[in-house]
Amino acid sequence: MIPPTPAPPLRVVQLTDCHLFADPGTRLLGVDTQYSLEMVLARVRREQPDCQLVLATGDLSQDGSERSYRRLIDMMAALPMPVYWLEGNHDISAPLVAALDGDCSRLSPCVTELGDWTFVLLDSSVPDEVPGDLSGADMAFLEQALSAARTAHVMVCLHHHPVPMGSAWLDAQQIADPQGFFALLRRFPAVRAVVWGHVHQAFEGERDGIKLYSTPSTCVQFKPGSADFALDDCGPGYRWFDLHADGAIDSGVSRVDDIDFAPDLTVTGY
Ligand SMILES: Nc1ncnc2c1ncn2[C@@H]1O[C@@H]2COP(=O)(O)O[C@H]2[C@H]1O
Repeated sequence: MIPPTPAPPLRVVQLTDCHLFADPGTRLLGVDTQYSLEMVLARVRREQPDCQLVLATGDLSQDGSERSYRRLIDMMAALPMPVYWLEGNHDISAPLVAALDGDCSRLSPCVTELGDWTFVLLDSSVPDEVPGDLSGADMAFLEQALSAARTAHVMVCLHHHPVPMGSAWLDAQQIADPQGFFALLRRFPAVRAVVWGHVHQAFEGERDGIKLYSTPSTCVQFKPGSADFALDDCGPGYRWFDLHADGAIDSGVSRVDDIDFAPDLTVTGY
Protein backbone atom coordinates (compact mmCIF):
# COMPACT_ATOMS: atom_id res chain seq x y z
CA MET A 1 0.00 0.00 0.00
CA ILE A 2 1.26 3.49 -0.81
CA PRO A 3 1.76 5.45 2.44
CA PRO A 4 -0.35 8.61 2.68
CA THR A 5 1.42 11.82 1.62
CA PRO A 6 2.10 13.98 4.69
CA ALA A 7 0.23 17.30 4.76
CA PRO A 8 2.42 20.17 3.51
CA PRO A 9 3.79 22.38 6.30
CA LEU A 10 2.37 25.79 7.04
CA ARG A 11 4.63 28.45 5.49
CA VAL A 12 4.88 31.63 7.57
CA VAL A 13 7.04 34.72 6.93
CA GLN A 14 8.35 37.12 9.58
CA LEU A 15 9.14 40.73 8.66
CA THR A 16 10.52 42.98 11.35
CA ASP A 17 11.94 46.38 12.30
CA CYS A 18 10.93 48.28 9.15
CA HIS A 19 11.54 51.71 10.81
CA LEU A 20 9.56 53.67 8.22
CA PHE A 21 9.35 57.47 8.46
CA ALA A 22 6.53 59.88 7.68
CA ASP A 23 8.50 61.11 4.68
CA PRO A 24 9.47 58.38 2.21
CA GLY A 25 13.14 58.50 1.32
CA THR A 26 14.25 59.38 4.87
CA ARG A 27 17.33 57.46 5.89
CA LEU A 28 18.16 55.62 9.11
CA LEU A 29 21.94 55.37 9.55
CA GLY A 30 22.38 55.87 5.82
CA VAL A 31 19.71 53.38 4.71
CA ASP A 32 16.46 54.43 2.97
CA THR A 33 14.14 52.27 5.06
CA GLN A 34 11.23 52.42 2.62
CA TYR A 35 13.42 51.33 -0.29
CA SER A 36 15.02 48.49 1.67
CA LEU A 37 11.56 47.26 2.75
CA GLU A 38 10.37 47.39 -0.88
CA MET A 39 13.36 45.24 -1.88
CA VAL A 40 12.65 42.73 0.90
CA LEU A 41 8.95 42.57 -0.05
CA ALA A 42 9.87 41.98 -3.70
CA ARG A 43 11.93 39.04 -2.49
CA VAL A 44 9.06 37.70 -0.37
CA ARG A 45 6.69 37.89 -3.36
CA ARG A 46 9.22 36.07 -5.54
CA GLU A 47 10.33 33.42 -3.05
CA GLN A 48 7.18 32.75 -1.00
CA PRO A 49 4.26 31.88 -3.29
CA ASP A 50 2.90 29.44 -0.69
CA CYS A 51 3.15 31.68 2.36
CA GLN A 52 -0.10 31.69 4.35
CA LEU A 53 0.63 34.24 7.07
CA VAL A 54 2.96 37.19 7.68
CA LEU A 55 4.10 38.19 11.17
CA ALA A 56 5.28 41.82 11.39
CA THR A 57 7.10 41.94 14.71
CA GLY A 58 7.45 45.57 15.67
CA ASP A 59 9.35 48.80 15.13
CA LEU A 60 7.11 49.07 12.11
CA SER A 61 7.71 52.83 12.16
CA GLN A 62 10.73 54.83 13.31
CA ASP A 63 8.83 58.02 14.10
CA GLY A 64 5.42 56.59 15.07
CA SER A 65 3.67 58.69 12.42
CA GLU A 66 0.29 57.69 11.00
CA ARG A 67 1.67 58.41 7.51
CA SER A 68 4.43 55.83 7.99
CA TYR A 69 1.90 53.23 9.18
CA ARG A 70 -0.50 53.91 6.32
CA ARG A 71 2.30 53.45 3.78
CA LEU A 72 3.44 50.25 5.48
CA ILE A 73 -0.08 48.83 5.50
CA ASP A 74 -0.52 49.77 1.82
CA MET A 75 2.78 48.08 0.91
CA MET A 76 1.84 44.93 2.81
CA ALA A 77 -1.61 44.90 1.20
CA ALA A 78 0.15 43.90 -2.02
CA LEU A 79 0.88 40.54 -0.35
CA PRO A 80 -1.94 38.01 -0.79
CA MET A 81 -1.79 36.57 2.74
CA PRO A 82 -3.01 38.11 6.03
CA VAL A 83 -0.55 40.20 8.05
CA TYR A 84 -0.53 40.20 11.86
CA TRP A 85 1.15 43.11 13.62
CA LEU A 86 2.81 43.58 16.96
CA GLU A 87 4.26 46.70 18.51
CA GLY A 88 7.89 47.53 19.25
CA ASN A 89 9.51 50.31 21.25
CA HIS A 90 9.40 52.79 18.35
CA ASP A 91 5.70 52.19 17.69
CA ILE A 92 2.90 54.38 18.96
CA SER A 93 -0.49 52.75 19.38
CA ALA A 94 -2.89 55.58 18.48
CA PRO A 95 -1.50 56.36 14.99
CA LEU A 96 -1.02 52.65 14.26
CA VAL A 97 -4.62 51.87 15.22
CA ALA A 98 -5.78 54.88 13.17
CA ALA A 99 -3.86 53.56 10.15
CA LEU A 100 -5.56 50.18 10.66
CA ASP A 101 -8.87 52.11 10.50
CA GLY A 102 -9.55 51.13 14.09
CA ASP A 103 -9.44 47.38 13.39
CA CYS A 104 -7.25 45.89 16.16
CA SER A 105 -8.16 42.27 15.43
CA ARG A 106 -4.73 41.62 13.91
CA LEU A 107 -2.74 43.84 16.28
CA SER A 108 -1.01 42.73 19.49
CA PRO A 109 -2.15 41.47 21.86
CA CYS A 110 -3.99 39.02 19.62
CA VAL A 111 -4.24 35.34 18.75
CA THR A 112 -4.83 33.54 15.50
CA GLU A 113 -5.11 29.89 14.56
CA LEU A 114 -4.07 28.27 11.30
CA GLY A 115 -4.05 24.52 10.74
CA ASP A 116 -2.30 22.79 13.63
CA TRP A 117 -0.77 26.02 14.95
CA THR A 118 -1.83 28.89 17.20
CA PHE A 119 0.04 32.21 17.03
CA VAL A 120 0.08 34.45 20.11
CA LEU A 121 1.26 38.02 19.45
CA LEU A 122 2.32 40.00 22.52
CA ASP A 123 3.10 43.67 23.04
CA SER A 124 6.43 43.89 24.91
CA SER A 125 6.78 47.65 24.36
CA VAL A 126 6.68 50.20 27.16
CA PRO A 127 5.70 53.75 26.14
CA ASP A 128 8.73 56.08 25.85
CA GLU A 129 11.18 53.34 26.81
CA VAL A 130 13.57 51.22 24.74
CA PRO A 131 13.79 47.98 26.81
CA GLY A 132 10.95 45.46 26.76
CA ASP A 133 8.61 44.37 29.50
CA LEU A 134 5.61 42.09 29.64
CA SER A 135 3.30 43.67 32.17
CA GLY A 136 0.88 41.77 34.41
CA ALA A 137 -1.81 42.29 31.76
CA ASP A 138 0.47 40.96 28.99
CA MET A 139 1.33 37.87 31.06
CA ALA A 140 -2.36 37.34 31.90
CA PHE A 141 -3.18 37.59 28.18
CA LEU A 142 -0.46 35.05 27.37
CA GLU A 143 -1.66 32.64 30.05
CA GLN A 144 -5.25 32.94 28.88
CA ALA A 145 -4.25 32.47 25.22
CA LEU A 146 -2.17 29.39 26.02
CA SER A 147 -4.94 27.92 28.18
CA ALA A 148 -7.48 28.46 25.40
CA ALA A 149 -5.31 27.20 22.52
CA ARG A 150 -7.05 24.34 20.72
CA THR A 151 -4.19 23.38 18.43
CA ALA A 152 -1.37 20.95 19.14
CA HIS A 153 1.33 23.59 18.61
CA VAL A 154 1.84 27.23 19.55
CA MET A 155 4.23 29.97 18.38
CA VAL A 156 4.66 32.98 20.68
CA CYS A 157 5.77 36.27 19.08
CA LEU A 158 6.98 39.49 20.65
CA HIS A 159 9.29 42.39 19.79
CA HIS A 160 12.02 42.22 22.43
CA HIS A 161 14.41 39.34 23.02
CA PRO A 162 13.71 37.05 26.00
CA VAL A 163 17.26 35.62 26.04
CA PRO A 164 20.62 37.41 25.88
CA MET A 165 22.05 37.91 22.40
CA GLY A 166 25.67 38.22 23.60
CA SER A 167 25.85 42.00 23.03
CA ALA A 168 26.01 44.00 26.27
CA TRP A 169 24.33 47.12 24.81
CA LEU A 170 21.40 45.09 23.41
CA ASP A 171 21.12 42.74 26.36
CA ALA A 172 20.28 45.71 28.59
CA GLN A 173 17.07 45.93 26.51
CA GLN A 174 15.72 42.38 26.74
CA ILE A 175 12.36 41.77 28.44
CA ALA A 176 12.41 42.56 32.15
CA ASP A 177 11.48 39.15 33.55
CA PRO A 178 12.61 36.39 31.18
CA GLN A 179 12.52 33.80 33.99
CA GLY A 180 8.82 34.50 34.61
CA PHE A 181 8.12 34.38 30.88
CA PHE A 182 9.77 30.99 30.40
CA ALA A 183 8.25 29.65 33.64
CA LEU A 184 4.81 30.39 32.17
CA LEU A 185 5.69 28.86 28.77
CA ARG A 186 6.97 25.68 30.48
CA ARG A 187 3.49 25.05 31.88
CA PHE A 188 2.16 24.66 28.32
CA PRO A 189 3.89 21.84 26.44
CA ALA A 190 2.27 22.90 23.15
CA VAL A 191 4.59 25.93 22.96
CA ARG A 192 7.09 25.08 20.23
CA ALA A 193 8.70 28.43 19.40
CA VAL A 194 9.33 31.99 20.54
CA VAL A 195 10.02 34.53 17.79
CA TRP A 196 11.17 38.15 18.10
CA GLY A 197 12.60 41.20 16.31
CA HIS A 198 14.39 44.22 17.85
CA VAL A 199 17.92 42.80 17.62
CA HIS A 200 18.32 43.34 13.83
CA GLN A 201 20.16 40.04 13.39
CA ALA A 202 19.45 36.36 12.78
CA PHE A 203 19.61 34.00 15.76
CA GLU A 204 18.45 30.44 16.34
CA GLY A 205 18.52 28.70 19.71
CA GLU A 206 16.54 26.54 22.10
CA ARG A 207 15.49 26.78 25.74
CA ASP A 208 13.35 24.34 27.74
CA GLY A 209 12.70 22.44 24.49
CA ILE A 210 11.28 25.60 22.86
CA LYS A 211 12.87 26.82 19.61
CA LEU A 212 14.02 30.46 19.65
CA TYR A 213 14.36 32.73 16.63
CA SER A 214 15.29 36.31 15.86
CA THR A 215 15.26 37.86 12.43
CA PRO A 216 17.15 40.50 10.43
CA SER A 217 15.58 43.93 10.10
CA THR A 218 14.18 45.00 6.75
CA CYS A 219 16.65 47.95 7.01
CA VAL A 220 19.89 48.24 9.05
CA GLN A 221 21.60 45.28 10.74
CA PHE A 222 23.36 45.16 14.12
CA LYS A 223 26.69 43.39 14.41
CA PRO A 224 26.25 40.10 16.31
CA GLY A 225 28.43 39.66 19.39
CA SER A 226 29.51 43.32 19.60
CA ALA A 227 29.63 44.61 23.21
CA ASP A 228 28.96 48.17 22.01
CA PHE A 229 26.57 49.46 19.36
CA ALA A 230 27.89 48.52 15.90
CA LEU A 231 26.25 48.06 12.51
CA ASP A 232 26.79 45.06 10.28
CA ASP A 233 27.14 45.40 6.52
CA CYS A 234 24.93 42.41 5.57
CA GLY A 235 21.74 43.07 3.66
CA PRO A 236 18.18 43.44 4.95
CA GLY A 237 16.00 40.36 4.94
CA TYR A 238 13.19 38.27 6.36
CA ARG A 239 12.69 34.85 7.97
CA TRP A 240 10.52 31.98 6.75
CA PHE A 241 9.14 29.11 8.82
CA ASP A 242 7.80 25.74 7.76
CA LEU A 243 5.54 24.64 10.61
CA HIS A 244 4.81 20.93 10.44
CA ALA A 245 1.74 19.10 11.69
CA ASP A 246 3.90 17.14 14.17
CA GLY A 247 5.31 20.34 15.70
CA ALA A 248 8.66 20.23 13.89
CA ILE A 249 9.95 23.54 12.53
CA ASP A 250 12.22 24.32 9.60
CA SER A 251 13.33 27.92 9.25
CA GLY A 252 15.74 30.09 7.33
CA VAL A 253 16.62 33.68 6.55
CA SER A 254 16.69 35.28 3.13
CA ARG A 255 18.58 38.55 2.62
CA VAL A 256 18.72 40.99 -0.28
CA ASP A 257 22.20 40.20 -1.57
CA ASP A 258 22.32 42.02 -4.89
CA ILE A 259 22.08 45.64 -3.66
CA ASP A 260 24.61 47.53 -1.51
CA PHE A 261 22.54 49.55 0.96
CA ALA A 262 25.70 51.22 2.31
CA PRO A 263 24.77 51.73 5.98
CA ASP A 264 26.99 54.26 7.74
CA LEU A 265 29.21 51.88 9.72
CA THR A 266 30.89 54.74 11.59
CA VAL A 267 27.84 55.78 13.65
CA THR A 268 27.76 54.83 17.30
CA GLY A 269 24.03 54.99 17.94
CA TYR A 270 20.73 56.65 17.06
N1 LIG B 1 24.77 53.40 21.18
C1 LIG B 1 23.65 52.94 21.72
N2 LIG B 1 23.67 52.35 22.93
C2 LIG B 1 22.53 51.86 23.48
N3 LIG B 1 21.32 51.91 22.88
C3 LIG B 1 21.24 52.49 21.68
C4 LIG B 1 22.39 53.02 21.04
N4 LIG B 1 22.01 53.51 19.85
C5 LIG B 1 20.70 53.30 19.75
N5 LIG B 1 20.24 52.70 20.85
C6 LIG B 1 18.85 52.28 21.15
O1 LIG B 1 18.83 50.87 21.07
C7 LIG B 1 17.74 50.48 20.25
C8 LIG B 1 17.88 49.17 19.56
O2 LIG B 1 17.03 49.06 18.47
P1 LIG B 1 15.90 50.11 18.13
O3 LIG B 1 15.78 50.17 16.67
O4 LIG B 1 14.75 49.83 18.98
O5 LIG B 1 16.44 51.54 18.60
C9 LIG B 1 17.67 51.62 19.24
C10 LIG B 1 17.87 52.81 20.12
O6 LIG B 1 16.68 53.17 20.80
